[in-house]
Amino acid sequence: MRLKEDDEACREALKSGKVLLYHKLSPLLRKTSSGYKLASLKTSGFNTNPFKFFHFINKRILHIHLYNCIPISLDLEQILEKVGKDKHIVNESFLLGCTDKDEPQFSLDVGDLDRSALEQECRGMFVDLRKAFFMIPGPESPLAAKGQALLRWHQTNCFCSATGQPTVRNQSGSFRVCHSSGITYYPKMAPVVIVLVSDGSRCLLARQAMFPPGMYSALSGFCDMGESVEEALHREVAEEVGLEVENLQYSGSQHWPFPQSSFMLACHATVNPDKTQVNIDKAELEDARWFTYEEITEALQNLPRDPRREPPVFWVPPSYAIANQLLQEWANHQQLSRKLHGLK
Ligand SMILES: NC(=O)C1=CN([C@@H]2O[C@H](COP(=O)(O)OP(=O)(O)OC[C@H]3O[C@@H](n4cnc5c(N)ncnc54)[C@H](OP(=O)(O)O)[C@@H]3O)[C@@H](O)[C@H]2O)C=CC1
Ligand SMILES: [Mg+2]
Repeated sequence: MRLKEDDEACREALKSGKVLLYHKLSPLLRKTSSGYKLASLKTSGFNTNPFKFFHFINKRILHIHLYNCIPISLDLEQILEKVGKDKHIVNESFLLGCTDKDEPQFSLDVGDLDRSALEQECRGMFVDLRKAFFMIPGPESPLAAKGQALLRWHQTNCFCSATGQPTVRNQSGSFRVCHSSGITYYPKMAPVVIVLVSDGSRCLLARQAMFPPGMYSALSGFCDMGESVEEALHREVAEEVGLEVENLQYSGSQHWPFPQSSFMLACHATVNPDKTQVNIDKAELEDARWFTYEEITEALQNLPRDPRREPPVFWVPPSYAIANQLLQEWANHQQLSRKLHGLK
C-alpha cells in the first residue's frame, strides 16, 4: 500500500525489485526443465547480481551459470544497454505488488526495441498472452494478466478526456493525473457476466468466429450501463441463443485482461429441459451447442499445453480462465449426481 502511494519509496523498491518484461504486451517466458515460466529480471540495484560478478571471467561460463542455476537473475539495465536503449527506462515500470517474500514486482513494455535481440539477451521468448496462459503454471497467470492489463491501461490513457492534455502517472502507476483539469484517472475494468447453462445432463457452450479453431466457451457478455448481474445474464443468454435461464447460482469472479480488462462475474444457470432449442445470434456467435458430460470431461483433460501442437477437435479455455472453473464445477456436480443415480 505504501509503495503504491509513495513515489520515493516505490522508486527505491524498483532498485531491488523484479521486472516482468513485455514486448508489445506479450510477456517474456523462459523454458525450464519442467516447461515454460514467466521470466522476471532483476534490476542492477540487486547487489549480489551474478551477472556482474561473472562478466569479467568468461562470457561462456556466465551463460551456463545463468541457464542452469539462476535463470531469472539477469541484470535488466545491462540488457537494455546491450540492445541500445537508455537503462533509465526501467523507471517507467509499473508496480504489480509484492511476492510472498516481500519482493516488489513490476512490469515494463519494451515494444519499441528489437524483439529478437531482446529474446537472445534475455534467453527467453515473448509469447502472446492468450497462448502463454496455456504454457505457464496456473499460479503465474494472474500476475502475467495484471502486468499486461496495467501496461495497456497506461498506453491508452495518456491524455485527459476533458482537456486533451497529457496525463502524468504516479511512480507506482496506480493512477494518472491531468494537471490542467485536476482529474485523476484510475485503472478500470468493465464488468462482464459469464454463465454456464445446463439442461440437467448437458451444458451449453458457444464459439465466436475469432476464437481459435475448435475452442468453445461459456456464454458471456458485457454488462450494460445500469444493469445488475442477473439482468445482464438473462439478457445475454436471450440475445445470443434465445433461451430463458433460471436458477442463477454465483460461482466466482476474476480479472481478465481482454479486451481492455474485464471483471468476470461467473454463474451457473439452468433451462427447462423441454426448452433447449438454441436460436443462435449469428452476428455474435459462430456456433452454440449442447455438450455431454463425456465430451466435457474429455476436453478438460485434453488441454493443449503447447499451442503450436495440433489442438484437439473440441477444446475449452485454459485452467486459469473462469470458464474452465465453471466447467470443472459442472463436471464435478454431474459426477456426483451420476453416482447417486448409480451411473458411471
Ligand atoms: N475468462 C474467461 O473464462 C472468459 C472471458 N471472456 C471475455 O469476456 C469478454 C466479453 O465477452 P463477449 O462474449 O465477447 O461479450 P459480448 O457478448 O458483450 O460481445 C462483445 C461485443 O460487445 C460490444 N461491447 C459492449 N460493451 C463493450 C465493452 N465495454 N468493451 C468491449 N466491447 C464491448 C462490442 O461490440 P463492438 O465491437 O461492435 O463495439 C463487442 O464486440 C471478452 O473480452 C472475453 O475475452 C469470455 C469468455 C470466457
Ligand atoms: Mg458474448
